[in-house]
Amino acid sequence: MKLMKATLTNCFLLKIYSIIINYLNLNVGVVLRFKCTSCGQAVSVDDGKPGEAVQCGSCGTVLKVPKPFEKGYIIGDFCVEEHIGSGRMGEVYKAYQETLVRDVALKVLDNDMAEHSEHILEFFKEARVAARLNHPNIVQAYSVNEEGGYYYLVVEYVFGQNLRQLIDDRGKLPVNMTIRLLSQIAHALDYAWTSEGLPHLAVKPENILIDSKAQIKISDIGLAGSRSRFSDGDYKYSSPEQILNLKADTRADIYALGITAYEALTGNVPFDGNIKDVNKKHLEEEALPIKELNPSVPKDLVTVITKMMSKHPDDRYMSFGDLAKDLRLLRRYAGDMSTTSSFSTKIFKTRFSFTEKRNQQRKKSLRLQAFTALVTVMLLIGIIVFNSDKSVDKTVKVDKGDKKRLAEFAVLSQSIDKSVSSVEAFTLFKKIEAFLARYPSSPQAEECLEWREAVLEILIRERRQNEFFSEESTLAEEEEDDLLANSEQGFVSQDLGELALQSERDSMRRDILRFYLGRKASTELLTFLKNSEAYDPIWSEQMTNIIVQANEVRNSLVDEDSSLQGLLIKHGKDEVEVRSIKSDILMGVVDGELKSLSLSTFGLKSLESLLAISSEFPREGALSLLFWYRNFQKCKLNEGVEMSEFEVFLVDEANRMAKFDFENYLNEAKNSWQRNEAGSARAQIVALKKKYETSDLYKLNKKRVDSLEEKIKKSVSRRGKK
Ligand SMILES: Nc1ncnc2c1ncn2[C@@H]1O[C@H](COP(=O)(O)OP(=O)(O)OP(=O)(O)O)[C@@H](O)[C@H]1O
Repeated sequence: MKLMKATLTNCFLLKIYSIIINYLNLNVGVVLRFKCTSCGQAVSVDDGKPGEAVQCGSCGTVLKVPKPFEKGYIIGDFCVEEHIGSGRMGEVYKAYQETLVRDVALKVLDNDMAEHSEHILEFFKEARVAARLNHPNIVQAYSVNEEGGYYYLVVEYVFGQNLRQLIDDRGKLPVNMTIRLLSQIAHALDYAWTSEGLPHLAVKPENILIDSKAQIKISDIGLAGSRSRFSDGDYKYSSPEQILNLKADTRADIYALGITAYEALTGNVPFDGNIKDVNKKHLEEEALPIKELNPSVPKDLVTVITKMMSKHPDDRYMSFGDLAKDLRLLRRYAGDMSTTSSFSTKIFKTRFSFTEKRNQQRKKSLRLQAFTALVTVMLLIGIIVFNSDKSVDKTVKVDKGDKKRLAEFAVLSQSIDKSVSSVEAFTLFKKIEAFLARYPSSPQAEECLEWREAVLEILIRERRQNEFFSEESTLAEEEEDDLLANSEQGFVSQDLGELALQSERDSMRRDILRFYLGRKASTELLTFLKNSEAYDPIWSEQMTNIIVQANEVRNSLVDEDSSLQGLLIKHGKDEVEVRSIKSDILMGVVDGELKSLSLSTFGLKSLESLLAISSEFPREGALSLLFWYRNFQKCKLNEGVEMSEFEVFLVDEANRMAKFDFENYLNEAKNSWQRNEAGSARAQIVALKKKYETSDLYKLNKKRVDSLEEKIKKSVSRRGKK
């Protein structure tokens, strides 16, 4: 009885939902639309039958009415271009959204699924939650709708291939590529879990997409419920707790990603066979050691993957955040990732379990602070006693340098566990750096390195840098809209031009340019500068020289990174384009004067590892540049440049990017509202608030957010009345 009641309620809800959707969508059912193959205009036919001949109202061409989802078929705002694949939930098409001028992937639910109201309800509910996620490594969900009895989900189209295809093509993936992949997925799933409490529950190579810039994107996140209604999931990647029907959380995804990494590195899944055998193996058997199948995998990476694949969730990483931290350490400290590197071994002995140690360390830090304070007090007492009692044995006199060091360390350790804002974190970061530079081999250096890591994490992961975005927005709303309507590239160049002109130091200017040459902005920047009132011929000449040198480097690049090369060529990029993509990346680190440097100078093995660094933090691009900069510093090749000034610039850049991101949300919300998609508009506002509500950026723009929110509310209530 209860079940019947629930089903009836669901049906009723679905009915209401359909009525609303049908109301919003006037074309439902009767009108069939498609694109004229001759003039490109949309053709509408009432009760059109596939194959039937009709005339285009615009150009008069006689056309054949296409079958649903054939090329040219229009649903909602989307025109189908081609079929790209099938999944358990239905068919996937590449389509084009005319109004927003973008490619999309259209996922259409299978008829069988669409017949069950509770499936549909779940599908809508989950799609809405998924649309709230906004992360560079997650395939963005754009909208969900129904038309003519077809239920569909529209998501970002990823031009590239999935990991399954890549593994099938290449057998085993290179270590660096696998780590990059793991890092990006870990960041994405950490974000989904911490911000929405969403596990993926179907992590597998088919759901990991790699775009043409080698950026990794995970798809189908948030659709766990809908998916599990349609089938049992992919058993080769199922965690023991899923097999046992126990409650599964983010750690089940860690397991599945471990299996995926194992497969990427060895070319084989650890447990193969029929579902019954594989389930048994997941529960009882240990996988064949990775090194037996691929001896080139570094030992530390094997440790990480083995931990991910632990049978019991408690033995795995507790979160993707922890996994990401270890991967970062792995990449940063494992040097060239060689299997026997003593460097790697040494570092990992002391630092690898850092994330695990961190929690204990935090607990200890109060004790540590007390201890350090005690040391300082004792030191001071010692000094007083020493000064007042000349009979004290002079051999125990504390060295002057040591005294200073201990005092500085005490000050540092006291500020380290405070809940720091980004401004404080940044100051702290610089203090730690200064300490390390002054006392590189002191006993406290190790601790400082770990603190530096932690502070950097605050800056990067919690994006607290947004809090001190203080630039008053002087542009009127329309002007800002215009700016945003320009390409990001134009926006960046113009901004940068201004920055460069304002900058007083040549080295700063060079740095700005160096990091942006890679964005193909140099020519635009030069034009902008030449047309600018504040045109500075010396600066312009310098820049021209750098561009000339940059081109020389570009032309002399040897294409030795065959893996990246292969990947890009596979995606239809020709040799010339591949060369320019790679040199664009290189130009991010090599400035005109240092053109003979190779990547190994920066401690990076290949362009892939460079890519890994740059793509891991796309939003915090400026901060990832900081890492590159650190590599410069290590090589002592840029002594003429003042770190502090440059760091401030980088953080400013991060803030500027945050503003851009903020505006994007607002814009998306506005677009959705204009398209009458109040739900999606509201979701953008909710996401915006979640990210920025406590920031100065939000306070500065609150009026704009409020006014848009008000408009959205009004349109919802207006619709409700109708
Ligand atoms: N956003 C996208 N951009 C480009 N291709 C995509 C996108 N989403 C899916 N695809 C491709 O479409 C195909 C089917 O994808 P879909 O997600 O429906 O199924 P699947 O991941 O293969 O299996 P499952 O249904 O078990 O998740 C895959 O080959 C996938 O690579």
